[in-house]
Amino acid sequence: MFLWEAWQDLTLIILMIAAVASLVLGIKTEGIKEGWYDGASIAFAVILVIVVTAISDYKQSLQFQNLNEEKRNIHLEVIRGGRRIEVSIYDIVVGDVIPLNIGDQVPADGILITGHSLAIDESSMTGESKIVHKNSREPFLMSGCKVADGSGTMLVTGVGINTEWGLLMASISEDTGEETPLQVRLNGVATFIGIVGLTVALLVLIVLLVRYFTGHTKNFDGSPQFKAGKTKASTAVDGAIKILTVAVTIVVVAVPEGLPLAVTLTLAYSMRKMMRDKALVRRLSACETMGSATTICSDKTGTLTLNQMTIVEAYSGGQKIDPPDSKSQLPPILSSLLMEGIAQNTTGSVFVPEGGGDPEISGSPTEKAILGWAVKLGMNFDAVRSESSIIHVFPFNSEKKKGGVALQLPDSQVHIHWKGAAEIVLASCTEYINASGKIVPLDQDKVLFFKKSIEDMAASSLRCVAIAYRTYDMDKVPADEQQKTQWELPQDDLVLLAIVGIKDPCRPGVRDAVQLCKNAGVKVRMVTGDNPQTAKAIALECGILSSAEDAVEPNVIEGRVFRNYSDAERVEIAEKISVMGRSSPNDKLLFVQALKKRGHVVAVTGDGTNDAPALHEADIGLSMGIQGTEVAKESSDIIILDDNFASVVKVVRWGRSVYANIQKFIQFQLTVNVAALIINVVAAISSGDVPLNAVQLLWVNLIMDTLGALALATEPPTDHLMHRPPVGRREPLITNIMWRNLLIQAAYQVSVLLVLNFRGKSLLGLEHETPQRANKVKNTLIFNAFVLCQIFNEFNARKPDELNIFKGITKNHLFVVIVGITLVLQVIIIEFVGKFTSTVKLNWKQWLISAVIAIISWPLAAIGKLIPVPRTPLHKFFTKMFHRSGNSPSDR
Ligand SMILES: Nc1ncnc2c1ncn2[C@@H]1O[C@H](COP(=O)(O)OP(=O)(O)OP(=O)(O)O)[C@@H](O)[C@H]1O
Ligand SMILES: [Ca+2]
Repeated sequence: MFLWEAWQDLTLIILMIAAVASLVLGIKTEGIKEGWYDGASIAFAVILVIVVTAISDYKQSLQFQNLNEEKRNIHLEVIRGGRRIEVSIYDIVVGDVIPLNIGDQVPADGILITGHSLAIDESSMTGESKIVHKNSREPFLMSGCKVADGSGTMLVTGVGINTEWGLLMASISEDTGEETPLQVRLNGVATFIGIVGLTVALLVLIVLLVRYFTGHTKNFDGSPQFKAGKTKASTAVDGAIKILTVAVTIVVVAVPEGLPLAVTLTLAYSMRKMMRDKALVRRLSACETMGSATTICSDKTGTLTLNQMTIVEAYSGGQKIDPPDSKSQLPPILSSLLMEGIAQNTTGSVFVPEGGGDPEISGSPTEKAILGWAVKLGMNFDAVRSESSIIHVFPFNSEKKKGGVALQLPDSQVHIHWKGAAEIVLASCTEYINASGKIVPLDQDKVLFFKKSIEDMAASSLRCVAIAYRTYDMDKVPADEQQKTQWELPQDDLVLLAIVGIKDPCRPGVRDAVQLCKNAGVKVRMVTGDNPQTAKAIALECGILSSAEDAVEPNVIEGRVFRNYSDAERVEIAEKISVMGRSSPNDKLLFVQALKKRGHVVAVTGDGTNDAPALHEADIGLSMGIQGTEVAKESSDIIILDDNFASVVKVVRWGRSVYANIQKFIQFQLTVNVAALIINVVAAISSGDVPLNAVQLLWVNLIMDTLGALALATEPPTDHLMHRPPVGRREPLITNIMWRNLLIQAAYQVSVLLVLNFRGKSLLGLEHETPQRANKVKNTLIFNAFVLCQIFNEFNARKPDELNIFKGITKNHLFVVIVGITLVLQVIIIEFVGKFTSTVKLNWKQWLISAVIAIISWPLAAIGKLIPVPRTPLHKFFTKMFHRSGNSPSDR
């Protein structure tokens, strides 16, 4: 890599030396007034190339810096004046109280105020992956560490540079110089082109030198330019330098320095635009990988649904409560136990503003729904919470799908409350409280009744949560702090208090997004922690399952069933699975692995802390900006800021556009490369002179490299991109379609220009001019036609496989501006500053000829697109042919 960069500089350095030499010699032979043009124009062109490249590099790095800052700007909840508000991590001040939950990042230095089984992963600070338990004896929290388990609140004592983390961050700077797979592949292409260019340049150099020194290079009067012994040494050196300059210029043309630029440009451009589409790119390469994704495994809650939950059905006291918030249907004892469970067994909170007003409920959407329901039933959050004290907490996690709390009541009674996935909690219940407030055994009929209610609610896409409790002996509660942290809350013989159905409507627009994926050949799968029935109902609603007939095993599968298959069986059925319900985060990981083994490029969305392994394993991990924990975000490649599935699909679109833009640029650049090289080589070998001189080639180089990258790299994505199958893992960068377009254009340009080169004088009616002028006019015309060809071909490059090359052109302002500028500069070069480029003014007829030559490339490209090409990549054909001929002896 370094060599490559150095080498690029080397060519420019040689050119600079050539410029100086040519300046000195020019002034010496032709006098100060006339002789400086050649050298000065080369020098100017080189400087222009360097400056333009440097400016665009600089601008790109600035943009990445902005995005990096955005990446660190975390939003979180703080408690100020008893009320929870959301602030940016930069706005935390000393004295703030911050709630900590599993998966959070400790945002500042501070001390623990309250906490339950709070465990902190301090590996980011200390380097060792050790989980440290925090309690009143060890209350110090360092910013930058992750909450591995439990929950609590902390008081901020230090922020920013005054924290341990801030000190650490100040001493190391982040490394952003990572290369994406596309860039690696491009480097391969670039090196190849460079080597070809170098060979060609060497060839031209040798041929021209030999011809020159053997006296085969003629002046216009027919006398040889070099006669051994007669020509002055300085003239000879001058001639040799001119030849060397041409050779070096060919190398400059061949070196595709625009390629890396094009990549950074498209990536930076896409990243910026993706921000607007609510996707924050954490790892650059994810952009392009997303374009080749063949399947997306999406969460349900919050991604496909709105995450605005309300309780719409409730069963309690052995019957349905209708409407769900009618207080009068609950016996008082049941009601108070329910309130106790809801208020204490939660990570959310209710804030009642002083002087009235609606209570503000915060917490996760599920918690909010349940707390909201209890408030409607008449719960006074603060009062209930002060009635009992918490002994121990088992926080909710997606593995167990339930959470519990042990409470000590004033009369030394112990209550253990559980809340979690309905059928799981119901399975641990042996009793329930009936309509008259009595605890009665849960008989067969009642179990069936509750199971049936859960199924009914799930079938109408409700999320079911059950709430249960039991009493416990104070004596059996571990007394010692240390033992208490290890205490497993008893979770059997529960008394069922209530089962609620929570409605979480489908996001509007998700159906369309899923359809879009289907058209684009990307299969959408749902992996959810929710009940399979609920999952199925939502999947049908948003089009992941197309009909009820589809909704059978193994299309819809339970996580437990999938988990119990063998590795091979899992790979076998993974393809068919559209919906996985009641899955644990580990099932998600197994699913991703199975899909990857099947050759899929897998995108996975996740929000929870234990989604991290799956996010990591996936080709592209997408985390959720709102619901996602810090840990999930850190394991992801892209953060979906609005948690919306539709935004995930937009990322696919952008990814494809990155890939397509690079391909467009490569096609454009290779055409110029191939044409320029062939023209110069053929001309050099046959006549000893090149029609395109150094300064002209440098201008062509600028058009095709820097300007070309600018014009083509920022094409916005089109719907066309979403109507073809994904490229997957192994499609070559230069497809057969590109080869076809490229070869047609290059062949056309080469043949027309070579005809002009050899027959131009008679074709253009220049016989009566002096040979010197005739030659200059001819070469100017070739140069002009060549440049115009590139400008027109730039339009062709926009649409490699569509007939209408102008579609959406008005949306790409940069393209129009760049093409416009190129055209104006070309006119200026030909008409006004010909001295520098060794060109002459052209009359309108000659302009017309150039324009006609160039414009023919449009119909030509259109005709070319009608030629069908095989889908098998070209190089595979060759390897196959080679294989066949290589194998034939043994075949016989
Ligand atoms: N805070 C909570 N307290 C008690 N039970 C909960 C809570 N949150 C969710 N549940 C129950 O646990 C089940 C599974 O939750 P889990 O977190 O595994 O999935 P999810 O993240 O909600 O869904 P998805 O994976 O689609 O995002 C839910 O269906 C619900 O019944
Ligand atoms: Ca989840």
